[in-house]
Amino acid sequence: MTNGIIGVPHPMNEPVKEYRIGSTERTALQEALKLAKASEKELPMCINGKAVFGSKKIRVSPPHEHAHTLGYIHEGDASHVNQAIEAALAARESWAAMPWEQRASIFLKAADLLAGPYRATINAATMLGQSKNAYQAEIDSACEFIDFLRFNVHYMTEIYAQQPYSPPGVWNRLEYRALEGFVFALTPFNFTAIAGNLPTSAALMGNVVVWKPAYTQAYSAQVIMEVLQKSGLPDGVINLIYVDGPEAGGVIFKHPDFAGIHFTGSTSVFQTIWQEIGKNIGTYKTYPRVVGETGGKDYILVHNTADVTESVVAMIRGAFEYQGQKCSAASRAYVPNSLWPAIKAQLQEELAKQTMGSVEDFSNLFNAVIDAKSFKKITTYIDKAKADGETIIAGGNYSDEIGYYIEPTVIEVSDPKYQTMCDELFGPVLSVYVYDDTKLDDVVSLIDTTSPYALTGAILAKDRHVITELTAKLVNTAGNFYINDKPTGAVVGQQPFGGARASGTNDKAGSAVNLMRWVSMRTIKETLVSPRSVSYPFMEKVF
Ligand SMILES: NC(=O)C1=CN([C@@H]2O[C@H](COP(=O)(O)OP(=O)(O)OC[C@H]3O[C@@H](n4cnc5c(N)ncnc54)[C@H](O)[C@@H]3O)[C@@H](O)[C@H]2O)C=CC1
Ligand SMILES: N[C@@H](CCC(=O)O)C(=O)O
Repeated sequence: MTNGIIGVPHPMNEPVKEYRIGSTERTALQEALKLAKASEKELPMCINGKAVFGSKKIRVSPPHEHAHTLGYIHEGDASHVNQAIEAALAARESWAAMPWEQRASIFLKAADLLAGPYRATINAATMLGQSKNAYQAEIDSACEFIDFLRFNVHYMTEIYAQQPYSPPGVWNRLEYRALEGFVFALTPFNFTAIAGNLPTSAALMGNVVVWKPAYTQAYSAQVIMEVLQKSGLPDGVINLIYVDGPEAGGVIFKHPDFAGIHFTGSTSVFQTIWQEIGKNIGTYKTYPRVVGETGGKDYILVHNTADVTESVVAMIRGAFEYQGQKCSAASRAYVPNSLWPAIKAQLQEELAKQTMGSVEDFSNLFNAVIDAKSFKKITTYIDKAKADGETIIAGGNYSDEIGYYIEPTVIEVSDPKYQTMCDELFGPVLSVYVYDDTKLDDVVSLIDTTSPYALTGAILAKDRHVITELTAKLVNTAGNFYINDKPTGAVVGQQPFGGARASGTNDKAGSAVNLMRWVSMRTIKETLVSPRSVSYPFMEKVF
């Protein structure tokens, strides 16, 4: 029971630490890296709050250093999926009935643990397990995750405050109930924050969750689970499983209590899942919520009024930070003929200055790609581009001897519809098409029609008429559109993130819109003085 209309702390974005030489945060992070590397960790599932060890062990090593063992995932099977669902459903009633401020407090505490005592631990885990440099880990596993937790609590109260009009004699109320069943959170490797947000956003709204992270994110997923438990999350509310995807799906999508999926990953898997849900639609007690953020073929359009240096920085940071493994990463650029010689020279010069290597050497901007499958896919495209006679103007080399290293690669393509301009590669490859300055309209239509995706896009220009025109003409090409900036690095509370077309359902992570998908409203009308007569005034008889 809550005797009070309670407010919540006003959310502010978690400040990004700089990790300069000699700073306390740098020392703490270096110590956390050393500590993490000093022992091998067991990475069990967590069902009903207990560690559960499956029958198979899978070795986890840093993508940039195969020789080192970080730990072992304990993989389960369909029986563990069933256990997780049962645990979730058993926890449902008391969790959904818990006063919202008690639920909120758990996630606010998690945010504070991440901001303080767990910051170095989760950043180190993300650096080692997912091959992120210190800055990329800081903006993800610390700041973005903390922001998701704090802002979602705030958005939850905004939703709860939306109440209907009540005329005299009636009191109308809206109750934002949790969904009737469990939510499945299927999370990606590339952002620890997303792995944390997909289960917690649904749980915050009173839902119980079965969470299956990508195995390539298991090392930091363990820290997320530990933080949530330390924050007082009741057993069974979020159940972490490591089970093969289709095997887990085989149980989950046939379960009558399946109430929704919160997904980030590839377009093809999302479409398969949606079809599976469609096939089983008669099975479920309630229509499941389907929320997914999927692929992208994000673009940068440089206009001939743009600044050369600003364009080069946007291209390098936008395409190559975290090795291009952000669904927001630029992977195709359109550069005007007149600026290309200057931009090309500066791109080559800047990239030559940057180094690639282990995350433990803080001077490296670039690290390794996530796994062997990804390495193979990206390098096959690079080899094909070379064989097809496309011009590699930077990078193009790779080696998987020590880790999955691929140089940031810029391909100048002759055909704007060349394969690497169309397909999502999810790696450090930027394809550039040089266009005739006088053919801007053709480029706009190319951007619009080259890929089925519409996630992020950026334009660089100084002319306000051009900016106005491009903003209007490119309206359906991106859910996150940037002017004079790179297309990555959306900040919770500032640039709600998500795309349309084949890029997802655009339910903007870290927004009230997203949280609305995890509630089922109940309207309550209470009549204060109930009528006592069946007849209406119009029936009055004239004598
Ligand atoms: N939008 C984004 O942020 C991301 C996009 N991707 C894209 O996905 C590609 C592959 O990366 P993955 O991590 O393997 O993503 P994926 O989309 O192939 O797999 C995502 C998850 O779905 C599971 N899964 C697959 N089939 C399933 C089914 N039938 N039922 C239930 N679960 C199922 C997998 O086990 C995995 O945990 C990348 O190359 C990239 O294109 C990957 C990560 C993030
Ligand atoms: N929010 C991230 C991208 C998220 C993703 O890759 O899924 C960004 O804007 O960079």
